[in-house]
Amino acid sequence: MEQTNGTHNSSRKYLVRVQSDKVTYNNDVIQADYEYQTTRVTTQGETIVATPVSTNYQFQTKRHVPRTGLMLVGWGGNNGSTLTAALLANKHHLSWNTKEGVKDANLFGSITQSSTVPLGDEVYVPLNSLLPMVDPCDLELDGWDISGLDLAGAMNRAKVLEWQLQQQLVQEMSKMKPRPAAHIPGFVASNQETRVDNVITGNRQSMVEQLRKDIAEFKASRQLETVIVIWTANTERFAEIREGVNDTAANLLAAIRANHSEIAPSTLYAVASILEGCTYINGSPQNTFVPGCVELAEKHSTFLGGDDFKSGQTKLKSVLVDFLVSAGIKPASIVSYNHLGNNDGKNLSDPMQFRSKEISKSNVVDDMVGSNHILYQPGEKPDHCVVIKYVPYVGDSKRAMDEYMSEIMLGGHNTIVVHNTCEDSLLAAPLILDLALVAELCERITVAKRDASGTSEHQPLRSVLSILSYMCKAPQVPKGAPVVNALFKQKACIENVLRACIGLAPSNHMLLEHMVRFPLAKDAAKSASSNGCISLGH
Ligand SMILES: NC(=O)c1ccc[n+]([C@@H]2O[C@H](COP(=O)([O-])OP(=O)(O)OC[C@H]3O[C@@H](n4cnc5c(N)ncnc54)[C@H](O)[C@@H]3O)[C@@H](O)[C@H]2O)c1
Ligand SMILES: O=P([O-])([O-])O[C@@H]1[C@@H](O)[C@H](O)[C@@H](O)[C@H](O)[C@@H]1O
Repeated sequence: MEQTNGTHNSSRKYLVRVQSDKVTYNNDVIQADYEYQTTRVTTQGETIVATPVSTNYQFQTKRHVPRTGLMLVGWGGNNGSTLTAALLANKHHLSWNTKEGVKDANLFGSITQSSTVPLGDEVYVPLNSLLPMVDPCDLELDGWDISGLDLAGAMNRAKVLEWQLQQQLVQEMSKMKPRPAAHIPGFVASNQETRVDNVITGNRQSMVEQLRKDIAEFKASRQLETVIVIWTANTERFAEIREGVNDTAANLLAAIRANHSEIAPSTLYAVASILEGCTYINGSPQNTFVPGCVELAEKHSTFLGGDDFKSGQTKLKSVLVDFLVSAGIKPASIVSYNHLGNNDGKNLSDPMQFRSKEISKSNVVDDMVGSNHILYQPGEKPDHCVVIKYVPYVGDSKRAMDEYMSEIMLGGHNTIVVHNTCEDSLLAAPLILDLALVAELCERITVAKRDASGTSEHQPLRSVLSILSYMCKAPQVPKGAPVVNALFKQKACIENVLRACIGLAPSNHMLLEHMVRFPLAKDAAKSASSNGCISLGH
């Protein structure tokens, strides 16, 4: 492993270096020749035929980590202010007293900062040691909010963080002020109107133009090389998909110029980001990415990702249902209730906004249920009920209660009941960070195809970043790609794509070397550590 200069919560950061004739590290890129192995499945009468298919790619990942800006839509919200505080607390290595003793800043809940991956020989390394990634504390932050309250006030309003921590951040965060927002009444709940005191005036076209100026000004003033825009504002109602309005890129731009009433604020931010060459990620469940928006991103070769941060109750559901179904146990009834008292909960107390969330929270089991035709007849699904209630007193401390009732052998039943309480924003903030950092890494990856005729021109990844699915309840995927919600398949996707970028085969957990009577290939290096973890000098 190479040592690099880490700037936060550890004096040193390490990077894995692969020794292989298929991987080269030059000044500009890490280049890896990679054999991608899949299986084509066809049927011949009663026979299912599986044919191994091997495709040769070449990955290149730029080694230079750019000065990166993150612009949050809804910066003054619970998630936005909490993420801002978390990054500053880590940057300044803050500690604070609580009734349970002294707490130190960390980034738990972020897979890029706090998770490890198996490298080989049962040695685990930090996920962010596989490829050069942005150091969170180097991120420049900015954003918009319909509420003009500065970030210190927003942090106080959110009531998420201990007072002793807040006090250490007030001076720096009070200087951070959200930019005037693109707001059109009728998309978020009407109960949000009391917050509105910081908006761009004018029609949809002038809003897009102002948002573009904001992005360009932020980028220039901080000497940034790339900017990523993430929506962590309130959940909007779904927009109707209308032919001639938002079905193509040209129609969408024309509809914005015509100030068409069905174009949502979130789509205005997305269009502005695309036109400024920026990645745009949707952390809420509304259908921001109308077909015209996706087409516009593809035309401009920018990235999109989303929808709806997968932070708590749904994240656990995408593990539990995967466990049950893959164990041959049949979930028959899933009831997910939660209540919370933050502003997000207030916004969701309106039926139109709740409907957006209900959809994203309900579809999360479809892939797992659809994978097992032994348990489920075609089209058969478990009963699935989602309830969200707004209870102001509990604030950001979301209380989730779930009941999973499954059919087991010989008419038996297994009922699993879960009670899950958490500060909602402390689970979502690290996801926002991971979305930004993985998306930024994707901006530096290109792929070429290798065959007998040579190596093709290198191309960026497809515009819709399905690799971000792990962080999302309702993953956006490229046209024709399957939607995967099972959490550990989603995590494996991220790990194995990063492994492919450095020429390593996917983790397969077979441990075949311990099953067969033949030793590994002669050049297998001796295990780097006896206990499975390399000490990274933290
Ligand atoms: N665990 C979580 O917190 C979690 C999980 C999944 C999804 N989400 C989603 O993330 C979003 C934010 O959650 P939160 O708890 O921070 O909510 P919040 O209400 O505290 O913050 C949202 C912010 O967006 C601002 N806003 C509303 N419309 C805007 C616009 N058009 N432009 C700019 N700003 C606007 C509001 O003033 C508010 O400050 C919500 O949509 C929520 O559903 C949150
Ligand atoms: O991620 P998750 O815990 O399943 O879902 C959460 C909901 O339960 C909660 O009511 C809502 O306010 C959050 O935005 C989040 O969507």
